[in-house]
Amino acid sequence: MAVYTEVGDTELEAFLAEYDIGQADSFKGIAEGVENTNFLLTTTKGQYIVTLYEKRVDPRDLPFFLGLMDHLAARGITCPQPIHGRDGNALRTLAGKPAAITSFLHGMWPRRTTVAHCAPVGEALAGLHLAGQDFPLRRPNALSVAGWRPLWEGSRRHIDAALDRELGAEIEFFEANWPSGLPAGVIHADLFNDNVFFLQDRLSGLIDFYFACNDLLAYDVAICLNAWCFEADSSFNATKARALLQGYERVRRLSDEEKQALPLLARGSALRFALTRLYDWVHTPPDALVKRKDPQEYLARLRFHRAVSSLSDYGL
Ligand SMILES: Nc1ncnc2c1ncn2[C@@H]1O[C@H](COP(=O)(O)OP(=O)(O)OP(=O)(O)O)[C@@H](O)[C@H]1O
Ligand SMILES: N[C@@H](CCO)C(=O)O
Repeated sequence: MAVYTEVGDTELEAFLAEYDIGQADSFKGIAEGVENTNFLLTTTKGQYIVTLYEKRVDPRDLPFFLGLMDHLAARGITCPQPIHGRDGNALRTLAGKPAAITSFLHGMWPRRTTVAHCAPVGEALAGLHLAGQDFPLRRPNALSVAGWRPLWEGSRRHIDAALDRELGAEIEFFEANWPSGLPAGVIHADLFNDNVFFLQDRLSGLIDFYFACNDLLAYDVAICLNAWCFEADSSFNATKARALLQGYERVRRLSDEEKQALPLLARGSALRFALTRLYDWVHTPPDALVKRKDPQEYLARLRFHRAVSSLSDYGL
């Protein structure tokens, strides 16, 4: 359940008066998602998503996120397109929160991921990387290596000694060994199954650009390997990985250096999601409205990647 902020009729009316999108027919809170408050708005002209940015989003980053969606949509990527008001602005305030309206995308995110999803996801990711190349704004990745130690420090007193040692050693390793010199650009950084819509078998859109940033392109591929290519029992599915990488390479070739770096990047990405999940787990009361995500899933992925030494260990 993620409607953190209620919107009154009068304030909604005043907000919509800034746009040329017709009169509201209905305005319904969307239960899914944990970061922001989303509403489905139906007007006399169509359907839209109204997002109120909650405390985890830094308002200073919003021009980057909204500008990026504008940029990608203009280059043919099916992503939410910010709706600009009569004054040209896409960002304004609603119920005291920064807020924007974006276009509505049709489709459903796959609850169970299969091999058939993986090639389209790889293609879409590579398409996004190419389309982002001339995006002029920059946003460093706040959740890259330098962001990991503070998450660990903030969780340490809640975890057992063995896990504490393991995480500390991983962070130390990555602080000394993070690759440099690989191709970089705009990455989505959170392209999990709940952020990719499909209509039947066809990928119909990408959402949730609120972790997007500038970082290594292959790191985004590694994030997808983790998010799409493991089974519920934490086993790695090389067929899914092959499909995802082949899909990606149909649109953008990975260099040999990028391929060689994938196991390390996948291990780093697993650590990133293990740490954010762990931090949220220990800082969110069990009875909170939002469902906490299990850090163990990502610790298992981390251990898998730590044990492989080359791409061939993935069966690739
Ligand atoms: N442009 C869109 N078109 C259609 N549905 C959307 C759109 N944007 C968001 N949604 C709906 O709202 C839900 C939550 O969106 P989103 O994942 O962006 O929220 P969030 O709070 O930022 O979540 P997360 O926890 O994944 O970071 C989605 O699962 C989808 O159902
Ligand atoms: N995709 C992240 C949540 C942030 O959107 C996770 O599964 O941990």
